[in-house]
Amino acid sequence: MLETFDYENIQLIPRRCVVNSRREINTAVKLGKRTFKLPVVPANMQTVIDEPLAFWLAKHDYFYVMHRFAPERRLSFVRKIQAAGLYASISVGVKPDEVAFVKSLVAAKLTPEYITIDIAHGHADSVIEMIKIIKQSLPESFVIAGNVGTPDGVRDLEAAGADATKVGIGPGRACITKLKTGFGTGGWQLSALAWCQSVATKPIIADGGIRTHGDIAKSIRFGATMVMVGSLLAGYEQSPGEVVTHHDQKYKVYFGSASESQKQVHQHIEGKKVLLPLKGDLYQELRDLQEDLQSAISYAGGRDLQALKEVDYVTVPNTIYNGDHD
Ligand SMILES: NC(=O)C1=CN([C@@H]2O[C@H](COP(=O)(O)OP(=O)(O)OC[C@H]3O[C@@H](n4cnc5c(N)ncnc54)[C@H](OP(=O)(O)O)[C@@H]3O)[C@@H](O)[C@H]2O)C=CC1
Ligand SMILES: Nc1nc2c(ncn2[C@@H]2O[C@H](COP(=O)(O)O)[C@@H](O)[C@H]2O)c(=O)[nH]1
Repeated sequence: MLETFDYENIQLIPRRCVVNSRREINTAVKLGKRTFKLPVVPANMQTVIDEPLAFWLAKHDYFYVMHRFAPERRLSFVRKIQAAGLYASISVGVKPDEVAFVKSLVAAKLTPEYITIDIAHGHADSVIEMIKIIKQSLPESFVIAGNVGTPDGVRDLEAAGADATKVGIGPGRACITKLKTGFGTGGWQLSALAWCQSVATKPIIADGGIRTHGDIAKSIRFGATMVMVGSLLAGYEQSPGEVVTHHDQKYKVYFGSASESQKQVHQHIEGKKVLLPLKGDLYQELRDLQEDLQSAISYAGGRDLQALKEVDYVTVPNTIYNGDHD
């Protein structure tokens, strides 16, 4: 039996500090040909990222993945962002229209620097086929494929040509896959990440279940190169999504990509809508994330992300909150 644990069951063990200030610590990460400021990427969901935010993130050296839920805008998005001297990072699905879209990029002589193939059950023949199509048509694009939750999934997608795999089936805040199907990595996402990492030969993006800044450091300890974050980076002033007022409190809507709010039809619903109390400035939150990660690296006794990969840890039987939830 696999040993299972999740973010709240793990604490990392400090080591002797080697810096005089956390400002000396570098949180940069390389993915493909580019280096980004943080190993954190906002989820490719309609209530997390939109075009203005994608431009801002690219301009400020963060990684982003634009969502695929306005399919008709993708080609012009790639053209516009590359014309601005920035990199293009888009999402695709696997249906026949999506193959046609890849061909239209080729016809328009546009090569996005990053393409994420993003479907619910990514360990699938359809994804393997799509990886091969993209690799043949746009060999210079860095292909991220997912989502998977097993070593077999990672192996198969890497073997098909994926440059990185995305791990996480059902740990998301707006996810109901675990409730509706009984399947997934919800509740043991961190150990699923470690399990997948044990066979990976290319970067892994941990996706879903991040609830605190410390979860980023833990993801890196257990094998993530990059961490995809939805709800924690939603609900900000700059976040897309409707603002609603309820009992004098303002909220922003966060919904799953397989929710009825997204699909506009009641078919294979595996996501829900959540109201998040309106938060402050997203750019400040990204700076806070960076500071907390610098602190984490200092506790790991290092100067960069590598130090986190080597720290010891303990498993805390119940949760790290120890009954303290306020
Ligand atoms: N990370 C996660 O845990 C999950 C994420 N999501 C997100 O929701 C969005 C929509 O996902 P998805 O519905 O896959 O996208 P699509 O609606 O684009 O479906 C992609 C294709 O995969 C097929 N498909 C979907 N699920 C399965 C399955 N379980 N078994 C076999 N075929 C399947 C669909 O056919 P058909 O619909 O006819 O079966 C369709 O042909 C994505 O952004 C995804 O990331 C959704 C659920 C879980
Ligand atoms: N099962 C579902 N998972 C979904 C859906 N929409 C998005 N997602 C996944 O969640 C993460 C974000 O998780 P969070 O815990 O950081 O909020 C996202 O990147 C997707 O992988 C959905 O409708 N159903």
